[in-house]
Order: sequence, then C-alpha cells, then structure tokens
Amino acid sequence: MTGRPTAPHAVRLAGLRKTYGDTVAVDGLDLEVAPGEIVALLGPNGAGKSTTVDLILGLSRPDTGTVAVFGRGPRDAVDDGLVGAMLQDGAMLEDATVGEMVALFAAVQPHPLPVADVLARAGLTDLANRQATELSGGQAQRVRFALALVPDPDLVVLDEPTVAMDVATRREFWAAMRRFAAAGKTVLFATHYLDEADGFADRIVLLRDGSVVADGTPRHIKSIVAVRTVRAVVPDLPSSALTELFGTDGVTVADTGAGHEVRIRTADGDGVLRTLLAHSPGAHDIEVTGADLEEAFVTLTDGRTAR
Ligand SMILES: Nc1ncnc2c1ncn2[C@@H]1O[C@H](COP(=O)(O)OP(=O)(O)OP(=O)(O)O)[C@@H](O)[C@H]1O
Repeated sequence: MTGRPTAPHAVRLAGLRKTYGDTVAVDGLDLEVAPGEIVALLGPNGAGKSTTVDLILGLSRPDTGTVAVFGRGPRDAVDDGLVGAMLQDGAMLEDATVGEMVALFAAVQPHPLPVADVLARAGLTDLANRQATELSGGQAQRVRFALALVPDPDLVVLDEPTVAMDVATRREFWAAMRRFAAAGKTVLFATHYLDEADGFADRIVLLRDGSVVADGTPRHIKSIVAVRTVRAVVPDLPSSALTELFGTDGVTVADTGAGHEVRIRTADGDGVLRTLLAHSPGAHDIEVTGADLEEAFVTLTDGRTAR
C-alpha cells in the first residue's frame, strides 16, 4: 500500500506481548495513538519502552498481539515512508559526511524531504561537511534526528532522543520537534526525563513491567495520585504529638528552635491542614504544594524512581 494514510490511528497496539527467555518485556500492552498526538512513553529502566518502540517500528515481532501503524503492518508503514525513527544506538557511517549520510538515506525513501531542508531543520547545516564519525554525542543525536525527518514522515518514534544532548541542544531539539508536530504530525517518544514528558507531551503513558499503569495528560496523571505536601512551622506541639497525629510515613519533623517544621506528604491535603490547625492554632508559614510528575511517578511505580 502507498500514499498518505487515512487510518483513524497512527499507532494501534492490541494485546502485545514480548518475552526474552524468562523475561516478559511487554505484557499485554494495549495502546492507541491518534494522528497528531504527542505521546510520551515514560517508565523506569526495564519498563519495556525500547521493546515497545522496536515492535512499533517492526524491528522485532511480538509473541502475541498486533501492531498497526496507520492501519498497516509496521514494516509496510516504514517502507512507505510514513515513519521516521530515532533510536538510541543508530550507527554513523564510516567515510561519509553528515550531508552524504542524509543524502544516502533520502535516496531510498519514496517521498523524501530535500536534504538541505532536513539539515536546516536538524540544525546541521554548518556540520554538513563534517565526517559523521567525528561528531560529539549531542551532534550525533542531531544526525539521528535528521535521519528521522528524511522520509517526511507522518509519525516519528524517538527512543530517549535527548540522551547526550546538553541543555541548549536539548532545547533546540524540542523546538524542532514542536515545529514538526505543529504540522499535525504524530510524535511518540520514550523517555526517562519527567520534565520532558511533562513539558512536551500532551499525553503520558506510564509503563511498568511491560504494562500501562497510567495514561493521560500530565495533569491527569498528577490528579490520579493527588499527592500534596503540607509544610508548616508548629510552635506549640512536641514532635511526639505530630507523630501521633500524622504517623511517620511521609512525615518529617525538624526542630527549628522556634518550633518544629513539619512536612507531610498526603493524598488529603485539606484534611491534614484541618487536623493541624485544630491541634496547633499557632501553626504558621503554612504551605501546601501539589504533586509534580516526579512524585506521581514514584507513587505509581511503588517508589521506584527513574534513573
Ligand atoms: N534483546 C534482549 N534480550 C534479553 N532481554 C531483553 C532484551 N531486550 C530487552 N530485554 C529485557 O526486557 C525488559 C524490558 O527492556 P526494555 O529495554 O524494553 O526496557 P526500557 O523501558 O526501554 O528500559 P531502559 O530505560 O533501560 O532502556 C528488561 O528486563 C530487559 O532486560
């Protein structure tokens, strides 16, 4: 099949399972990504992100379940130039410049973007004549990004795209991705970086042990766990009373001289605040802060943190 897709889903995974020996890398994964969505696959080491990416790109086959990319098999979608991929370990060609590498890849695509255009979009115009093997880690990542753009794809799939990029390069990279997505394209990226998922994706799929444990906007993920931190200085209660009221789990008490500074992590910020003020009317410097994605992630993955 050729031509631009009209399928309702950019990616559709159904009942996907992939094992390596005794290791279940992907465990009954169902996922639908609509055209135009920007989706982050977020999870700790070994959650199954790279395996899922490989299955979507047709680089490996599932034990059971199905993968459809714009309604086609993943290999067909790639061959038709619908998918651009940026993998963690894409090798650089020996004896080729950056420009030559991009041109070589463009030559085998059904509807490539012009090479100069790709180089400009990836911020590589000034590096076009550099040997591909003589690039810094961050520059090599930009070449991988350029190769993902070459097919003029409708979907890009990125596995940990900003590893090895410094802060400025990372910012430029996401700006380029935003321009790509603004044209109505679909982006699916795997990441450990909570701030990137939060800042760039409009949907986060949180994976653990090969399954989806949460799926929604960053705001939704945070609302599921509704973690709040209540902080206050309590001048009129001993720390034993604070422990009696709030327990020790998620509670820290520090002696400040002018009283105790207490921090309480809770799903019920309002309730904790009411109890605190009922027992300590003199409590002051009170702060209630909402969950950030890091906290949501830790809670949803049973305390296991990203990298
Ligand atoms: N080729 C392989 N052979 C054996 N086991 C594998 C292979 N690829 C992945 N695994 C195992 O499958 C599980 C999922 O790995 P995967 O690389 O998909 O996770 P990930 O979320 O991408 O992790 P990371 O963030 O560390 O890249 C892990 O337990 C991993 O050790």
